[in-house]
Amino acid sequence: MKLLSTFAASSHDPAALQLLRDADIARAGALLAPCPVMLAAPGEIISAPASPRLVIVLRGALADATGDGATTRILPGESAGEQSVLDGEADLSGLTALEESELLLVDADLAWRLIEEADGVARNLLRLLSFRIRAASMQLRRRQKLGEFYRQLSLNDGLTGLYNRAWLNDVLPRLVSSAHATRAPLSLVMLDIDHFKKFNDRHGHQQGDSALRIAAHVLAGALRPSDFAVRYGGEELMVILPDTPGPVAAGVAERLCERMREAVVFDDMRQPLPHITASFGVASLADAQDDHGLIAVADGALYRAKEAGRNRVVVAAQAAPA
Ligand SMILES: Nc1nc2c(ncn2[C@@H]2O[C@H](COP(=O)(O)OP(=O)(O)OP(=O)(O)O)[C@@H](O)[C@H]2O)c(=O)[nH]1
Repeated sequence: MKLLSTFAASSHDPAALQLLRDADIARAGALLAPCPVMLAAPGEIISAPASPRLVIVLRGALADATGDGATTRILPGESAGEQSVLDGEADLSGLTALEESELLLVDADLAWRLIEEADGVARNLLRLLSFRIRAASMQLRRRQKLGEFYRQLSLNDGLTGLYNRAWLNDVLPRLVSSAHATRAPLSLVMLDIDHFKKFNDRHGHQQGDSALRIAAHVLAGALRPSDFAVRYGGEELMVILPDTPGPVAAGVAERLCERMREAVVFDDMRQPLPHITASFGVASLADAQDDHGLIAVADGALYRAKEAGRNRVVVAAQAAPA
């Protein structure tokens, strides 16, 4: 940056500065008179000095990068560095001249004298900081919403909208621990669409996808809000039933099996094979069993349902309590 003159020797009007709006201009002007006015070239980085200072734009524009990719423009009359003056901490903002700019530099001691001696400056500063805090918390809320959106996206299966494996790996161990800790029952139903390869071969992959979506819809529509439906992989789905003992889970699986059989896959009923069926394996958490053990037992029951002819529910024998 190149020194142009002092503020007093420049043609800039103190009344145009945001910090001095409706303030004691005479006193503020006198205090600012010896401050340097610097010329910044386009693209020039306004490096942070060792001691805090205010940077007031008199002409041109600065970009203030907050460090997370967001930038704000600082236009004539506006300033940067207020917070570092107030708390004495290093200024973390990254200021860059967007065009040739004239800047008024006010060191921290003088900024404090302005606050103390020129009526109205403290009020303007408080307004400015309140505006900045509001803008920052709005940005934070927006980012939190976006973060939540992406988090949801990463935990849900794109095709069916059910929870995915990543969700299962995160949540099931916690549900199992909590069930052990509270001695509440926890049941799990594994289900697999029958002859799905044949279905795909006959009707095409897109109809297969649509059948999977319908199967997911059947699950989502038949469960309590406290239950969870998961796409375990491929055409294999899972239902987690907290606070549900084995016999009740068996009833839920029977209901799901029936609804699956009745679900209309094609709106056009002239199409052959308009229905899908699924096989179900039901298991309930046994003492000292972990999430892998519970899944393995449900999977074993599902295998037996397939072996026994499909389109049915098999309930795993409950392990004897330890
Ligand atoms: N359309 C579609 N097909 C899928 C998807 N994921 C897995 N599949 C298909 O599901 C079929 C599963 O076939 P298999 O494991 O042989 O089982 P199956 O034909 O259902 O036979 P059983 O389970 O024994 O009744 C495969 O053809 C996979 O390609 C998917 O996202 N969309």
